[in-house]
Amino acid sequence: MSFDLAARLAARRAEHLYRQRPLLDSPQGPEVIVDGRPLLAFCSNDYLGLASHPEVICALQDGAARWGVGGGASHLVIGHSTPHHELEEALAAFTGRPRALLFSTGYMANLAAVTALVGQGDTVLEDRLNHASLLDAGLLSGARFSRYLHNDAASLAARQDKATGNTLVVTDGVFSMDGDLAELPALCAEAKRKGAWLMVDDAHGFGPLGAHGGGIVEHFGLGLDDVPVLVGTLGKAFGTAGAFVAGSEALIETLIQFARPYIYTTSQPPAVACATLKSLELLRTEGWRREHLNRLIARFRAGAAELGLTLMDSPTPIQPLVIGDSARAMEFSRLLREHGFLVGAIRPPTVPAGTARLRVTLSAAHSEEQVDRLLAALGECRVLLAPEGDA
Ligand SMILES: Cc1ncc(COP(=O)(O)O)c(C=O)c1O
Repeated sequence: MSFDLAARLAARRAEHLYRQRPLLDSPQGPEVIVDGRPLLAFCSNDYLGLASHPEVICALQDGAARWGVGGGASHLVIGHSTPHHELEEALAAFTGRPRALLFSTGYMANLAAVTALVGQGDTVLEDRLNHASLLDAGLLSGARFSRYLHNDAASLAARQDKATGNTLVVTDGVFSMDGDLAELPALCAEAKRKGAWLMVDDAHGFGPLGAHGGGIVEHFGLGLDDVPVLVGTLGKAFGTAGAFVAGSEALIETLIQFARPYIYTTSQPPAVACATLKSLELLRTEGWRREHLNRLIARFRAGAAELGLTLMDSPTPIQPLVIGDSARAMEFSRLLREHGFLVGAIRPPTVPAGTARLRVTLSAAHSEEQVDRLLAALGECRVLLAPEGDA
């Protein structure tokens, strides 16, 4: 037996599923240099335009000068420093929860929360379209793992009726590849019917959603009792890196005691926490970013509908255009690039088979004129695209 990696890679290429990494040679922002070419990007998750904000950069530089570059050790040894502590307190206040706990990535926060809360004999129920890190966490936990139909409280109910032990119901807040919102009030009521806990990963909701950027729980006016486990990531609208879990005192202490992805890893650099403190301040105080973003979303949706493009039911900066076939999605993305626009083609297994799409994302850093240029390019490229079936 040997590992036939070449055959595996060739098969991926033949299925039009081979992935490549565009090389960014400029700061994040609408105008980027990628693979040596200037392009207008509509694919980053920097929804509020904070990733290259001068004040956030300054906070990072000052933080590094004061606290050094590395975290140095795990949080439980000597890697937990004052900026981490201050950021946790600020995130707890921002989410209106007793405590928050900082992680180096959202992937790790999700692994940590699920595996610390459920294990053998318990049940974890997840939306079919949840992010990979949540699905991986469910499998890793050793609990009975089942996926309910997307956003379907009745499908969740059928699974809850067969659940054993403690049950954790897990959902994305904003679905990362579709941009739609979890039906939290219905999911929450269904979870409560059986005494289950609801965990929401609001990686894409914090910042754009809610009157103050407090994400989907603020949008629906839900509290700690409705969503006991709330996850946010910091690499998207916050523009920096890392993630947090917010909840009760007991939840956070449980994670500190039992969550292996928290315990056995080096803390994030404290300077990054300094930068996030600044971006949190901007997110809270500069409401115009959210308002401008919402205007761009409405403008894009109206323009795309006029072009006859198939839009998903998304009120968020994630505005996917479903193409279906992977090869056609790739070709559309390539044509757009020739016209000077970077929009990622998302293919299976990231999305279900037959639903390859262009994942357009909007940011408060975009101007209306840039959105209009994208719409014009989408119209032109669609005409150039081979008719369905010929690709
Ligand atoms: C819904 C969701 N959760 C978690 C993550 C992982 O977060 P991070 O990039 O910080 O690991 C992502 C994307 O990266 C995501 O889209």
